[in-house]
Amino acid sequence: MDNSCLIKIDNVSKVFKRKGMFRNEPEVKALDNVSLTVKKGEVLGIIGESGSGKTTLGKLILGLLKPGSGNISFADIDNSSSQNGKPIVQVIFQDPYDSLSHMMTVEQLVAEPCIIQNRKNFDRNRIVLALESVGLTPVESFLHKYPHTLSGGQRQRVAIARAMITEPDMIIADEPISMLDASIGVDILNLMLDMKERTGITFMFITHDIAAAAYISDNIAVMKEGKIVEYGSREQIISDCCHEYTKSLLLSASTGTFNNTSFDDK
Ligand SMILES: Nc1ncnc2c1ncn2[C@@H]1O[C@H](COP(=O)(O)OP(=O)(O)OP(=O)(O)O)[C@@H](O)[C@H]1O
Repeated sequence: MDNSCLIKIDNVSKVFKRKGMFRNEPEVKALDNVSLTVKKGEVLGIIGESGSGKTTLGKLILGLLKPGSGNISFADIDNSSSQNGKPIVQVIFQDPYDSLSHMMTVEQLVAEPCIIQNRKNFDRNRIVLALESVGLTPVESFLHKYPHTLSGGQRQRVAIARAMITEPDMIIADEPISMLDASIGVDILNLMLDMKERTGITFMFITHDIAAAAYISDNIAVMKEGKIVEYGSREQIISDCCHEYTKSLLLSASTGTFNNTSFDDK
């Protein structure tokens, strides 16, 4: 694996068999021979319509699913928080309201990943720093709040602080802004970009919105029916894409929210 590479996905396929009353229906090939490299420090956009296999790809990287065939390999990294010398990968989900326990305060929610992992170098100061780093300030006014008293954008910031406190090498952000108002979504994307600049963290940004992907990503993989049909730099995808599906996504994209993204070349 070359030095710039964090994760290498080689010819990975994943088939889901139908269960229960649907077992007579054909199986679903969620991923079909996918090969992809995640580079250190990049934002990699994974774009595609519903059912194209984006979340399945994320779950395979997280180890929540096993590939049916093919291989996923991880670079050796220098992260003292990693227990096996492999990258620490965290996830942020689409709906922060669902992913955060309603019974826990912000302080407890952000502390929880460290408590679960029994981290010795963990103290309250780290919670404060994590909340500051996601812009939840003054921190004292958020520590004792419960998720239902926060806005959607603030909840997503808590979810990011929860991920960041484990000092991950990579965050998989699975549709992190699709439940948010457009302007709040842009704030969250800007926060991710800021974190990338400050910490060098790698992001995989899963979305059905090519304008959002183009706003934040260094490279973009376009998925359709379990396959990567096109891959390239942000600029290549916006102004020089080849696949008809990518062209159709660009044509239907709204440019209003993402001011630095122009699709005029298409
Ligand atoms: N556990 C499962 N059992 C059976 N089929 C599944 C399972 N998980 C995903 N699938 C199917 O695999 C295909 C890919 O699903 P996946 O969730 O990866 O797509 P996606 O691109 O993330 O879609 P969305 O944007 O709607 O989340 C879909 O047809 C889905 O119904």
